[in-house]
Amino acid sequence: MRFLTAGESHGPQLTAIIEGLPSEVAIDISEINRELKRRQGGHGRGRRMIIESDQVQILSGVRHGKTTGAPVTLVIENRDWAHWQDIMGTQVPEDTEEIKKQVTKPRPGHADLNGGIKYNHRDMRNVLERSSARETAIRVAVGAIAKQFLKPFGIDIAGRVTEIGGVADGTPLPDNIEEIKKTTEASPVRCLDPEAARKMIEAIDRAKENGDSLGGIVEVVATGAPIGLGSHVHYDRKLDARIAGAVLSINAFKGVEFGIGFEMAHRPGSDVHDEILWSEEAGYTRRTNRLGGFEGGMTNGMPIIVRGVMKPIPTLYKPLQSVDINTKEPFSASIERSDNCAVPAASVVCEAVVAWELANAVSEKFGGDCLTDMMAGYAAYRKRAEAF
Ligand SMILES: Cc1cc2nc3c(=O)[nH]c(=O)nc-3n(C[C@H](O)[C@H](O)[C@H](O)COP(=O)(O)O)c2cc1C
Ligand SMILES: C=C(O[C@@H]1CC(C(=O)O)=C[C@@H](OP(=O)(O)O)[C@H]1O)C(=O)O
Repeated sequence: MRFLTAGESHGPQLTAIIEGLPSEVAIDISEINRELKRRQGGHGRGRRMIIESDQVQILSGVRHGKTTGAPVTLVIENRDWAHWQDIMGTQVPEDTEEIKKQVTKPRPGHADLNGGIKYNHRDMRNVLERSSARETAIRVAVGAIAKQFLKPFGIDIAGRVTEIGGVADGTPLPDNIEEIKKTTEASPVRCLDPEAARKMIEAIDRAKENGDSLGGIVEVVATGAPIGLGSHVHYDRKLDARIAGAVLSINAFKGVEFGIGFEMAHRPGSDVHDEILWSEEAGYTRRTNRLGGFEGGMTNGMPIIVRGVMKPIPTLYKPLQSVDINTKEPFSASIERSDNCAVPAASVVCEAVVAWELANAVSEKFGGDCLTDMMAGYAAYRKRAEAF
């Protein structure tokens, strides 16, 4: 399966085309919209989120609530487009004043300068518009479809925030994924511990007062994946590597780890590897899950646990120094609006990208024309794996 996204932050809409989804997958639009709403929320979001109220339209590939096997087209309109039509139009504007409003001051921490030089855009709006994390809205819609595809295979995904600006929530992951979903939904920062949430909110507010921004860590858990998704046979089929790449593709994500992650550097092997057990009822299982569900690029039947670190939002009310590319003069301009922490929102994006990679791996393992054939292949595989 594959998908493409298109659309600018202040253009008319975001679009995705998903190709390769099997037929017969039940699609509930309200579920996609619920995910979109989750991504818009969280303490620390800026004024743009007051303007937008993301709703998906499905323009192809779904009929009477089920996929047909044809490409699925998803659209989310940008409400802010109404304010940007002149600046973002596809034709040369009649009002020449609009042409003069170019972005010539690259923002540190953004794609502006690198993209400007690479694509020869002296108006770096051409870079800014596409590099914006607005694009993650349509990826969450794609992820919501992936989650619905994974449902009949018993694969479920939840995310949480474990750290914001140095305030950590060390609550151990509950075994029950529904509990993670319920508790994080009730938290404005999507973490499990209310006391940690209070401190995170305080930290976000304090940073905002200081014109600053905060990053943090999100954790995604996926349960129900059978042993053997992904493969050891070739580097680009390793599923943990694909998931790591997907997490790093989220705007502002700079690091990724599985299971106990970087903590592995401090421990001996006997305190890292997950011993193999077997019982009549459970088949093969593990005593621990320190590797986060992967060995040899394949799932090992334990919950997948992946964490990503998000850098602090780069656009600051307390501006950083940069240079105007026309005058070469230094400047430090103040900004009009920005999120000052988007870690809670990013946890929803992280769930979505993990969901997509898992859906893709399931489709590769069990074939992909219609769900009926896939479920038959899946059942036969489970039976064989149980008897192994
Ligand atoms: C959900 C989400 C919201 C974001 N909101 C903002 C924002 O309001 N202002 C900003 O400067 N960066 C924001 N970012 C981060 C930038 O998009 C990102 O840092 C930038 O595109 C540069 O890419 P890089 O950090 O991946 O190198 C956001 C990221 C995410 C995931
Ligand atoms: C629009 C979204 O996030 C945007 C991501 C973003 C950036 O630079 O990445 C900058 C801000 O946009 P604006 O400059 O229009 O205020 C955020 O609001 C969204 O998450 O839907």
